[in-house]
Amino acid sequence: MQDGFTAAPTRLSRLTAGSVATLMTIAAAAIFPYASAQAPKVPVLFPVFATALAVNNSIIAYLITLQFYLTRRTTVGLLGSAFGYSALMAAMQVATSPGVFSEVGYLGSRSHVGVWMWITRLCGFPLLIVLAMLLLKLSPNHTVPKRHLNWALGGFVFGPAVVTLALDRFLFIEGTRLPLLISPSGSYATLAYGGVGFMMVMAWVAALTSILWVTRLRHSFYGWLALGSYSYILYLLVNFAGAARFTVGWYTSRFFELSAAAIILGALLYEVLKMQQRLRSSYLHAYEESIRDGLTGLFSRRYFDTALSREVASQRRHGRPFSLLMVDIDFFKQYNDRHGHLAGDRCIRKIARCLASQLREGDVVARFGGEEFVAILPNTDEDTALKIAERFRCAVMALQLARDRNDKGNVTVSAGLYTCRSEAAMTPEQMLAQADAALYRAKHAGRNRVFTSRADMVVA
Ligand SMILES: Nc1nc2c(ncn2[C@@H]2O[C@H](COP(=O)(O)OP(=O)(O)OP(=O)(O)O)[C@@H](O)[C@H]2O)c(=O)[nH]1
Repeated sequence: MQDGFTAAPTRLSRLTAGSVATLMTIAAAAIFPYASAQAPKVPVLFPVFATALAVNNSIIAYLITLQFYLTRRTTVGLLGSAFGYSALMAAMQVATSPGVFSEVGYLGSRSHVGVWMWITRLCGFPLLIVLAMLLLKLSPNHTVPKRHLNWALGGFVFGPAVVTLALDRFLFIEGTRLPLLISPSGSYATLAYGGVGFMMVMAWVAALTSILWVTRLRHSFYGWLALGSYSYILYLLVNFAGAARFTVGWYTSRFFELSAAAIILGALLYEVLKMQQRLRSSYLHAYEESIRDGLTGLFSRRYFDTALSREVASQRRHGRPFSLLMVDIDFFKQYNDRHGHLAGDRCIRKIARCLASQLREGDVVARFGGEEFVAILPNTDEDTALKIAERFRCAVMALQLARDRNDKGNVTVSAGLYTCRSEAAMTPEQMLAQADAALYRAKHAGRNRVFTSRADMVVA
């Protein structure tokens, strides 16, 4: 079965992704001339954006890691790590944002430590995607062996946590010695034109290129991942065009980053929904197959056994009678010998259809095996069951299925009936044996007749 990462994109998803990419490009181009215009200063948006991103990316990481657990595909595990890393770094950014835990940031770090965390997040994230794509290119079907699954899962979940902690620890200790990339006034000039900004954009260009090159967008999830990477590029460009914090560019760029995360999360949730639908329909298909007889489409013997036990239990509770009808085609061996096995199959199908058509909707009609059928007639006393069985016997004769090539006699059926009344204390097997014994007597009495389990009642 296809998982969310191997399903081909639909026309609708291609169209949607194309339209979103076009709209985002138009929006970014429209904002560019006004990007550096100053907007009202709302510092609280720092931690708000970072929190939204951390939550969103955590959910994405969780969903992708679940996929890894199901498929054991290493690329998927690595992608889960990429999103996990981004989520954790964003969470650390929230913690270090001035005004959240302390005036100057978490553990007394300066605000430019937060900037370096932002940079390491935005460079590490796409590089992990590139790594996943390279792995996909080199070994498309690489999976983790089952016995190592838990270890690999631990690695993909805790690996990003260890890297994040190590990086943050390094930044807290050494961060103040790193160059100041955003000036205390909030200007992005050093960052945008000093090479680091270019490197950040290039990291996302590399991620986007690797996705396009390796997957050629043949799988729907990778299409959305490519779109997400594209919005990261727009995010950085609009951000740098803003030239400083709290400009129009700065604010709108945040929405591009959140859009990237929302697009990927939306795509994943959609894939989960599609997978659920596929699972449901294959479950229903498998269930139908398991309860139906392949040749006739009637219920299978196994389903019949369960239905009979249920009917017996219901009869004991409510005291309403039900009848069991057992049917066998007469001289079917002759029919097979004269017409061939395939014609025999067709004959079995016709009689099965005839039997089903003579019964009511709530009746359970099953193929008992070979040329034998069985039916449960709920809420049916012996007289009614006899009438139904007789009607069916006549209907089979009316089909006029010639038993041999010389037209000497038509196919007929014999039937045995057992009616379970309130005083009966038999097991389902004993009830079946009663119906079978009645059928046996019908055969012995010359066939083409209906016998009940009470020897005195015969219809022919
Ligand atoms: N074509 C076809 N034949 C089947 C199928 N299942 C069982 N049979 C045949 O049904 C025939 C049953 O033969 P018997 O058990 O001797 O019974 P009969 O010839 O119907 O004779 P009576 O039941 O005594 O009237 C055998 O030849 C089986 O091979 C099936 O699925 N398709």
